[in-house]
Amino acid sequence: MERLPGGRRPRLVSSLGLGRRSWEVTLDDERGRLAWRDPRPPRRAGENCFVPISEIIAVEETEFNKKQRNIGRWHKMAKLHAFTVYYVKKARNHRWRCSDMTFWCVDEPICNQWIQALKELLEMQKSRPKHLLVYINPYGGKRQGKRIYEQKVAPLFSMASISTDVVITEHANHAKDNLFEVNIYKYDGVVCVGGDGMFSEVMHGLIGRMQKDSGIDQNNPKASLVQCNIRIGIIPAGSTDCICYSTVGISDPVTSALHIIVGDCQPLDVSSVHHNNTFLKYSVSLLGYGFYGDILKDSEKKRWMGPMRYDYSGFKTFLSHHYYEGTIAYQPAKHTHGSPRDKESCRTGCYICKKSEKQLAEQHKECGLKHEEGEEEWKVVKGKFLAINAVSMSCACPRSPKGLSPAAHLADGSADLILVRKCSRFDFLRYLVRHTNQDDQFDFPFVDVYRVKCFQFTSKLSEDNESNVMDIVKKRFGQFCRDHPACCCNIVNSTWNCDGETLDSSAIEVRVHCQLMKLFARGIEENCKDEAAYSQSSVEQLL
Ligand SMILES: CCCCCCCCCCCCC/C=C/[C@@H](O)[C@H](CO)NC(=O)CCCCCCCCCCCCCCC
Ligand SMILES: Nc1ncnc2c1ncn2[C@@H]1O[C@H](COP(=O)(O)OP(=O)(O)OP(=O)(O)O)[C@@H](O)[C@H]1O
Ligand SMILES: [Ca+2]
Repeated sequence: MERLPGGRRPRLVSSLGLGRRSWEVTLDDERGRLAWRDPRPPRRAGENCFVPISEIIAVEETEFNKKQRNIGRWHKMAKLHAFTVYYVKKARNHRWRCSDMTFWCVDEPICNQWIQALKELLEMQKSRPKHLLVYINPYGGKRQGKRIYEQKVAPLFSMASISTDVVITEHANHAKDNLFEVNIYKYDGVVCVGGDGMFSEVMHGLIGRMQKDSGIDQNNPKASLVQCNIRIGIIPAGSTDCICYSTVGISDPVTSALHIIVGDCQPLDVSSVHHNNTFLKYSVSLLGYGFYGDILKDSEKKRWMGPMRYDYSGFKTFLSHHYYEGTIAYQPAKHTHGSPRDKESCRTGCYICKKSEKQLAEQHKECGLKHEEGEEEWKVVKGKFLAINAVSMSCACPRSPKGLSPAAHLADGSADLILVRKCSRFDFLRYLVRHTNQDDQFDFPFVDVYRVKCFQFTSKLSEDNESNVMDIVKKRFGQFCRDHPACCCNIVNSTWNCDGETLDSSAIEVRVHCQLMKLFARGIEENCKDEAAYSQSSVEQLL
């Protein structure tokens, strides 16, 4: 048997047919590859093709006639035995597809040996899920969730031998409540089919359940929350699908299903939101006051419009040009070296997120010794704001491919706090346009951005209400202004948009919990043609 570099022996080497030709096929389990090359000399660099074992979806014996390709005289000479390898094919823009190739040979035991060896290797991929709990929101986005799951996702899960328990939700909070009742520990993951709102439900159900089972009081804003190790998979079928887009690089159901099948794992920061020692919500994407809060509040009344409701309410909110007065106090995130003005973005294997992971592990080792949050300095900013956006991730989505904070990290234990001060409509439009292009959206005199680990917000109105007996008059005046869209008066409060849901309080206290949960994703991969991508595109050329 031929030796591989370093004197290692491959697990299997055979001469197998693929397409019309015979190839030297190697199963190299140490390097984790299924590779094949033309055995005829000279062997030029680049002739080797391979698929990483970690990206093989399934292997099955193939009835050769069914998958017959034009293989010339071979099939006339002997009965052929074949097996098909289904694998991830990486296409452009982070899109993944399921592709397949059928290897054949005349020797049945060799064919069986290959099938068995490949199946054994797949069985050894311990991070892959075997049993999943799936929640489908039939009314999210364009109401296609059920169809998307049945037609595009379920067949892939069954090919990968993943069993599922499927719940089609009947009302809002169905999935969340259900997660407090079922035996979640028998599943390797929970999948939500829907948008950011549906993801938020599942996340609240899982995190809430973990805290309940561990006796942690979610109402305590300083509590060290218990990490949730049951991964969540998102099959995008919503209106914004920001969490899916920001963690995978595309909002595409098949791509997400394949990330689930191969057992990817991406830790994610989660911000907890409290008001007066009462837990309100968790957030992983956008906590927005002012512009994004007002859009959400208006758009809720227009749900029947589907995803278009955001453009309608966005345009209306832009014209209303309301600003809000308030105070923000924050603690800078000193533990992380990144800055919101960095040119590099968080990508697969991000070293900044890895560093935070190490710090977190060390903190856990120190038996949860509370770090000196209370002693660190608070910075205070007062002013009139058109928008206050706190994002724990970039918030990239199809409408804004780089997101609201392109250099934000998925798992560094910090959020980017973006303060857009009162400015002219024209300047605000310039700022919004930069959400959609390559220009620096923080390069404006009226925009400030800070990387923070926690912050508090109080609106001027609630500050006044606490100390001023004239609040009734102000509320009336506020009503008056709300009724006149041309007026930019700041007497009324805005609403917080928390991952697409409104919060009841304007005064909030927010804390980022580093890597509190995990997704079936790997972050956005660098765009360069990596080895695997190269090998796969070569497969087609060589066959
Ligand atoms: C001139 C073009 C400007 C285009 C600006 C596009 C900005 C898009 C930014 C999207 C940021 C999404 C952040 C993610 C939030 C999610 O947790 C949440 C739940 O799904 N989604 C929303 O709140 C849904 C938020 C949806 C926001 C849509 C905003 C549309 C704004 C339109 C402004 C029009 C001005 C035109 C003036 C002539
Ligand atoms: N069967 C149901 N009937 C009504 N509402 C539901 C049902 N199932 C889930 N929901 C609620 O619908 C809300 C919105 O769903 P989802 O997030 O899937 O779509 P979306 O709002 O169109 O997309 P996005 O959140 O990406 O903007 C969720 O907050 C969820 O609580
Ligand atoms: Ca973060």
